[in-house]
Amino acid sequence: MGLSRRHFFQGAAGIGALTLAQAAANAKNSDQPAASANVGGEDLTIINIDLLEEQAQKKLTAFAYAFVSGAAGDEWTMRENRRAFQDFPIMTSRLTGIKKESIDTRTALMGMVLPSPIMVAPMGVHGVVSEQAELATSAGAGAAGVLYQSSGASTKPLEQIAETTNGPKWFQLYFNNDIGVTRSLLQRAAAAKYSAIVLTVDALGPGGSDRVRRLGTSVPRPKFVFGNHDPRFGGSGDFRNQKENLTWDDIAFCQEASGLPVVVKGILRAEDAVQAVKAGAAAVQVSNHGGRQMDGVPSSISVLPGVADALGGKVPIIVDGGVRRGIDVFRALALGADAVAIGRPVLYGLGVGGARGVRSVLDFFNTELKTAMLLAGVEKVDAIGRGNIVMRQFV
Ligand SMILES: Cc1cc2nc3c(=O)[nH]c(=O)nc-3n(C[C@H](O)[C@H](O)[C@H](O)COP(=O)(O)O)c2cc1C
Ligand SMILES: O=C(O)C(=O)c1ccccc1
Repeated sequence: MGLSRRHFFQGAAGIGALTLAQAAANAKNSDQPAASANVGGEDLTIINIDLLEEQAQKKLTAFAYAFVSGAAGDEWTMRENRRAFQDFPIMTSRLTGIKKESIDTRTALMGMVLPSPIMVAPMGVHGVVSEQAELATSAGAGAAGVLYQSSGASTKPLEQIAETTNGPKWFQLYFNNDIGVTRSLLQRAAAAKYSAIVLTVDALGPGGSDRVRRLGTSVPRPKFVFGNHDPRFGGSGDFRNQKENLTWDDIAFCQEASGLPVVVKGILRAEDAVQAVKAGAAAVQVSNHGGRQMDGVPSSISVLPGVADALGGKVPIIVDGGVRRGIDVFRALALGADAVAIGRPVLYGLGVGGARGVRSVLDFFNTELKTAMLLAGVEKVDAIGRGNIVMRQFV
C-alpha cells in the first residue's frame, strides 16, 4: 500500500481537489501565525499531559477539576478513547533521507492552510478554570498558530473571543429550540468572522459526571455564565433551551443562516457521516464528546477508519477524543483524519499557565508530531496514511 493520502476537497458541493499549493494561493489565513499581542500567563515545561493534569488538579478548585476531567457513567468511553490508540501500532520507514528541517506540518483544510493539523476542541465555560476564560485560551491558540473551535457555551461572548485571537476560528453551535435565537447566533458568528460552524449533534447539555455529583454541596460551585446568551452582550435566550430532536435538515439551516460551511460534530457511525454529507455538511468531526455524554459508545479512533472509508475523501474529517501525544495525532492522520482536535489538555494548560500555558500545550503537541513524522520517515502531513499503521484489525 502506498503512503499517499487522498487530496482535500473543498465544501460539500465538491468543488474539486485542492492541492496544498492551490490552498496556499487561496488561503485567507496566513500559514505563519501573526505576532501575538498580550499573551499573558506563564510558559510551561510540559513533560507529558498526565503530569500536567496532576499540576492542574493541585491548582484548580475541586469543582473545576472534577468538571473538566470527568465523563459520563463509569467513564469507560473516556478511558477507551485513550486505550484504543494502542490498537494501532505505528509502522516506520527507514533510510528515507528526511531531516528535521524539512518536516512540514502545514495542512490544507476548508480553503485554509493551517501551520499544523492540530486544533482546539470546543469546550464550554472556561470561566470555571480561569478568570480570563476563553480570552486567554483563544489568545494562546492564536499564538501557537492553532485553529480555535469556540464553544457556543462560552463564558465570554463570541465577539470578544474573535477579537482576542489572531488565529483561525470556528464557532460551535448548540442549536436552540427558539429558532430566532439559533439564527441570531449563526449571524453573529458570521459577522464576527468565524470561518465555519461546528454543529454539535451528540450532546444534551453540560456533561455530568459522578466526580462532580459526589462533591455535592461540600465545595463551592460556580454559577455557569453563558456569554453568548447574556443580554448585556447582545445575546438572547436561555442556553439550556437546547433542541433535543435535531434532524438532518438542521444542517442546511445552519449553512443558510450563517452562509458558512458546517462541520457536523459528534459522528460515530459511518452511515451517519455519509448522510451528513448528503444533507450538506462540509466536514465531519468524529467524536463522542470526550465520553461526557453517553458512556459505552466506542472510542473515536476505533470508528475513524470506517468513517474515512465510507466518505472516501469527499469531505475533510476532524477527530477528537483521548489525544495526548504527538504519536496519537500521527495515528489519527494515518487512519483518515485531516485534522485532530485536543480537549481537556488545553484546559489544564489554561488552568496552570493561562494563555501561555495553552500555547505551551499546543507547542508540545506540534513538537511531538514533528518528531513522530521524522522517526516514521514521513515528510508531509498529506503523506501520512494507512501504510504508517500496522493494520491488525482492518486487513
Ligand atoms: C470541560 C469540557 C467542556 C466541553 N464542552 C463542549 C462544548 O461546549 N461543545 C462541544 O461540542 N463539545 C464540548 N466538549 C467536548 C470536546 O469538544 C471534545 O469532544 C472532547 O473534550 C475531546 O476529548 P479529550 O478531552 O479527551 O481531548 C467539552 C469537553 C470538556 C472536557
Ligand atoms: O460539558 C460538556 O461536555 C459540554 O458540552 C458543555 C455544555 C454546556 C456548558 C458547558 C459544557
